[in-house]
Amino acid sequence: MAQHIITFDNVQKVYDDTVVLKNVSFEIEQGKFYTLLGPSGCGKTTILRLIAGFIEADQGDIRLEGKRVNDIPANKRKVNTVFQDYALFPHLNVFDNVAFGLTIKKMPKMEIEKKVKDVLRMVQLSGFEDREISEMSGGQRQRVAIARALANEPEVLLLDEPLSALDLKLRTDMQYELRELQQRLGITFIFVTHDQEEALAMSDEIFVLNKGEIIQSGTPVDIYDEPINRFVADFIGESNIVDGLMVEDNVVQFVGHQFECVDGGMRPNEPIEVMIRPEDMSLTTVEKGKLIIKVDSQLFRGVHYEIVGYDAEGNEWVVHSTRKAIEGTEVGLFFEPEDIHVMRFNESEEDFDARLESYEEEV
Ligand SMILES: Nc1ncnc2c1ncn2[C@@H]1O[C@H](COP(=O)(O)OP(=O)(O)OP(=O)(O)O)[C@@H](O)[C@H]1O
Repeated sequence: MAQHIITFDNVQKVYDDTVVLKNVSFEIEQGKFYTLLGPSGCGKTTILRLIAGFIEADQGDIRLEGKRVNDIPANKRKVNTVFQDYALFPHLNVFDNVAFGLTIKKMPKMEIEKKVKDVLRMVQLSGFEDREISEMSGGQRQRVAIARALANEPEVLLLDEPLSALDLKLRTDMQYELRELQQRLGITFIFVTHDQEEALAMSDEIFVLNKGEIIQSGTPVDIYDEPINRFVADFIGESNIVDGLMVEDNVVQFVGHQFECVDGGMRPNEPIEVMIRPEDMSLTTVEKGKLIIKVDSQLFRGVHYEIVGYDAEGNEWVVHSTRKAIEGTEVGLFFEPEDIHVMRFNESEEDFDARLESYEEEV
């Protein structure tokens, strides 16, 4: 079995009587791009700080390459952090910023020069050695910060919202660059963001957090297609969510109608929530529609129209369509059985995975 580079086993962190991480457990494999995603204050930075060794866990075990490191100081861990503000020294040039840690470690001068040259090449900043930090753009500063971290040859690079200060265009460019860099170097990246699009675009694995707990973990596609509850569905992408009943396996009822679906493994007539993504529905005539809505408003979004309407029960539906609709008229909505996602109330990730596995074996 491949060894995990980082393991958290029931880790808890308390600040001033408030539990900010509740028994968090996860495993990180070497060489992958992980993202901690969640709203402000959910505990993302706290997890990074615990991995880096800047703070101590109140309970639980933290392991790096199988070895318990709870009591190992930050400078003895093969982990480096790139902070949101990059924490560069404004009075030093690019070379001295990147060389900083190596100088402190008293590495011989020739070796430092070679190392700095190597890491600047990796982040495509060769020739910028003598530039002052104040003369660098936001994206370039970020690359200097990454180069400085890489100079220490970390096995894990922790990145705490490193793109949040950049404008949208540069941010998108840097997303590609960071992903490409991670794949080229094969180092484990743990990236913190509250931006779901960024997480979906960059990660091999995403951990979705809320209130100090990991709510769901998986690949971007898994999490987008099979959110385990309303929180994840709402946080990752846009979604329409209505109450319903799981009549029996493959039959769900909502808005007064029964529909074929692909879910199962629940109690007959169990109350559930139903989620359908706006882009999975298309507009059709009232006669052909599986649901009927009255169009309330529409916005042109460039690639599609965003149409908002209400069904007979007053539920709001958002639909992305390349066709226009007419406000005030009734239209039909069409969707396939696999576009209906059924979510149980209060289902844990473990129970969700176990149910999916046993149900898929049955069918
Ligand atoms: N040193 C501290 N003392 C007291 N409370 C703290 C301290 N550091 C963090 N917290 C609290 O712990 C919780 C988690 O904080 P954390 O910084 O991990 O959140 P986050 O998910 O990274 O948020 P953001 O996206 O806003 O950076 C928050 O409620 C925060 O107020």
